[in-house]
Amino acid sequence: MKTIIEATNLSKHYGMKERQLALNTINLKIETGEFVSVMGPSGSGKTTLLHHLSGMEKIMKGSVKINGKELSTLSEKRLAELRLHQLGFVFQHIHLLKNLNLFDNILLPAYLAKKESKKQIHLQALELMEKTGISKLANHNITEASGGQLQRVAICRALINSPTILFGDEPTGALNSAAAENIMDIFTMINEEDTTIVLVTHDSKVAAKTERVLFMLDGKIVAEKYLGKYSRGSGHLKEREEALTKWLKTIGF
Ligand SMILES: Nc1ncnc2c1ncn2[C@@H]1O[C@H](COP(=O)(O)OP(=O)(O)OP(=O)(O)O)[C@@H](O)[C@H]1O
Repeated sequence: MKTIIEATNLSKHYGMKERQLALNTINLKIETGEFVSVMGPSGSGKTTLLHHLSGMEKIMKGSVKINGKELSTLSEKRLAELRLHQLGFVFQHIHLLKNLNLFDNILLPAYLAKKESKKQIHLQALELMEKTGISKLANHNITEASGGQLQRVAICRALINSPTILFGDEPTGALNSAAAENIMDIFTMINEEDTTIVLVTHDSKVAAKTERVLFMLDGKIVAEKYLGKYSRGSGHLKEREEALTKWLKTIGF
């Protein structure tokens, strides 16, 4: 296994409140192909951690390396290139462009990356839409799709440049439980294809489908639970959920 993300003594405070750390000396290694979730109470630093691991926020203290590359040494331009070519992002609130149909929304990052021919990009987008079960919606605009369908569009868009790491911040947070389950199945499938995934979630049902669960409190990772890989339809989900709930109780959550 190769380490793909490494945070060392990572700390962050907002504004002048140096004593109130949003991240407090985080040390973390994530291996290629892992599926990691981050849980913890509101304000514990989950989103801040995700933003630092994904190069979205400037590193104030400590270090983050992606594939051995120290993010703080990269210029804004190089960082933007890294995000565009190697990282994918899915958020709770889906930021799609209103004036583009769903297909064009998916294509946009590929046009920006200019890596493949137009034909290749179109084929790839169609393949992703097929895989995520939304191929019939290509010409629809964003007002003609459900929240779950739009989240699948956002996942296709995040994957169009074949990122090596996919970051999700509460990607199922605004969805009903059936749609959330469907999105988690898609994440599982993507992870089976070796994309490393890191996602923040409040939902233990979501975390139960991930391989390793980190628990944050006051800017620190205070505990972690290794659940192992989940395979769709394996029938072990109930046991995983129970094991996770029990563990969360023992750490007082
Ligand atoms: N832009 C900001 N300016 C000032 N303080 C911030 C900012 N972003 C986060 N914080 C503070 O940093 C701490 C961690 O916030 P963060 O959003 O990372 O927590 P979280 O665990 O993701 O919370 P939630 O589950 O509610 O989304 C909190 O105390 C928060 O108030």
